[in-house]
Amino acid sequence: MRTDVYPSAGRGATNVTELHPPQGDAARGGVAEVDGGASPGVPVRDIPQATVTRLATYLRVLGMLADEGTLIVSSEELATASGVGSAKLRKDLSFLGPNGVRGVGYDVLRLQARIENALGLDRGHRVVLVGVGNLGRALAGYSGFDRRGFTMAGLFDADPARVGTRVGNLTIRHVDGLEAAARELAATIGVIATPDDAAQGVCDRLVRSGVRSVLSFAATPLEVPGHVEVRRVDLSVEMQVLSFHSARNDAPVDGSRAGLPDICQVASGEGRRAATGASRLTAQKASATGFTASGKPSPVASAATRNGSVIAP
Ligand SMILES: NC(=O)c1ccc[n+]([C@@H]2O[C@H](COP(=O)([O-])OP(=O)(O)OC[C@H]3O[C@@H](n4cnc5c(N)ncnc54)[C@H](O)[C@@H]3O)[C@@H](O)[C@H]2O)c1
Repeated sequence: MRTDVYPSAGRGATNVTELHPPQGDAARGGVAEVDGGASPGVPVRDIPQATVTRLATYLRVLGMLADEGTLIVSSEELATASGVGSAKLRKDLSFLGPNGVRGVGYDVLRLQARIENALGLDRGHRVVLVGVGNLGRALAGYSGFDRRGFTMAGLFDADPARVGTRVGNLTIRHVDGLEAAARELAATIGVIATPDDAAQGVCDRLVRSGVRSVLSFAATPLEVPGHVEVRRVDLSVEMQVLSFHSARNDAPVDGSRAGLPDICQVASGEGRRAATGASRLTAQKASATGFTASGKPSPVASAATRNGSVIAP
């Protein structure tokens, strides 16, 4: 842990956000004000981080429903498709102020707008990406970010052979110009896709440029000052989680599920399989118990699919 760079930050070296509680503003929810949609003037409320994560999941499901042309969704349907219980969903959505109509459901587009507003997505984000190798190139070329309000604004690399080449409509710039360029591009998010040993240096540059949100794919923990949020994506950890759940699902079910740690907690649901039609209903039934008729953990209700993350034991 480096104590020299950000001595007043008062935070540890680890920012593995999928596994550990995040620090800084995001730890308190990071959503300052909710006033969009149907209920202007909803008082400022702190939203717990776990709720923020689930709001992102609801948003994703709502996007799918909107694409299908669904206008109204019940809390049960939305909860099931998101892989959470409907009571939790209602509690989460209550942070946004009054929502939905009892016995009718939620207006899909309106709820989408409310969540986007709460997550600050309606303002849009400009992203700079550093390290345009295998992963960085794939990220830079992904069109899905744009649809969700994230504009890839600048690409940076240290390799002279890459600098000056194009990915999509962006030309890769040298990382030495990152501070000035990120400021000029009004970047709000920095993505690090460099090798581990370069990640902290790149992160420092991003911080100096005024970027307050960093997403890192490098495995190393990053030191940042208190006003900067870091989320680290570690795909091998996600695979370890899958491995855990695969072992869990393979284990004999004897009622007590002896020998299996009962440590799973919901952090961010996926549950996409349940988003439409009959599978939604099947999933809904399964989610009531957490187990399917055959006694296996429900693919929707099990923590494995509700999660996307496990809070470590
Ligand atoms: N490729 C994957 O599937 C994958 C999966 C998970 C995590 N990761 C992680 O993502 C990171 C990138 O992986 P990769 O496979 O794309 O590596 P890569 O070697 O293909 O690309 C890394 C890029 O970073 C650039 N770079 C190195 N030092 C730099 C610096 N100081 N400033 C700016 N750019 C710099 C390199 O020139 C290169 O273009 C690694 O930390 C890796 O562990 C990769």
